[in-house]
Amino acid sequence: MKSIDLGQDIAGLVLITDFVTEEEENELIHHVNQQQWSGLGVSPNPELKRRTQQYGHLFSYRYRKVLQEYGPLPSFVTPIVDRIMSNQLMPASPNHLLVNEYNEGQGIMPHIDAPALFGPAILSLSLLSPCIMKFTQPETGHQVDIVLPRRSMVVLTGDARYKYKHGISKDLEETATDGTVIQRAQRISFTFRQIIAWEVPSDGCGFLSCDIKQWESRHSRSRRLCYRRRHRRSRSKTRKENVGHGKLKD
Ligand SMILES: O=C(O)CCC(=O)C(=O)O
Ligand SMILES: [Fe+2]
Repeated sequence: MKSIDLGQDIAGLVLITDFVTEEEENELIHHVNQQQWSGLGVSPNPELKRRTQQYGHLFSYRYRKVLQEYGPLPSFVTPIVDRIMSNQLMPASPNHLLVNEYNEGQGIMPHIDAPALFGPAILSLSLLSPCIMKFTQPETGHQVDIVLPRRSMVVLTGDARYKYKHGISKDLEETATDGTVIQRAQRISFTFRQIIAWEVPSDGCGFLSCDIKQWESRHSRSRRLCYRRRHRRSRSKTRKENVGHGKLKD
């Protein structure tokens, strides 16, 4: 395990290589493969364009809120959670684990994990294959590409958590800043978060992934109206219509 402080690139960004062993990686993959996946038309998040699993709590991408508490995180991640806490990577134990699967051609749009719902540290463990996580600062356009090696843990706090969007491209091949070429293959990530609220307060911006500017302007009149309009629109559709005809989300 080696901790690399990437604070020179983005304040609050840390990468820890070899966070898990190959044996642990196999175990983690084995366990999730025994469980039900959601996404690609399957509830509880059918609109997602990739397969996911959630533990601890159920977050709904459609409603942009937490719908259910499942209970504690499963025992197969206990050693990982203990390592997170003994290295003081999170202020409180994670109560949400999101497993994302990315096959070739799948990625995730640039976003900021909802500041109102998730705590100040977002941790993501990369399994099976590496990828580039692209960080972009919407106001300045500053962009940093970080290679997430297989079995590494990336830690987002501070600016990396709140001021930069993070995303993963759908490209089949990526080139790192140093020229290294990465062939994308199946990647399964474990994102550990702390849920701090089940939904955005009624005067909030209502975005799952909003940049900090949108977040800061949440009290503005236009934002409030926009939020109400969005909600009225989504309420007026039945669940069946949304699932059957709704656009699949990244
Ligand atoms: O796959 C990852 O490492 C990141 C996932 C992510 O950013 C998210 O689900 O919010
Ligand atoms: Fe994210």
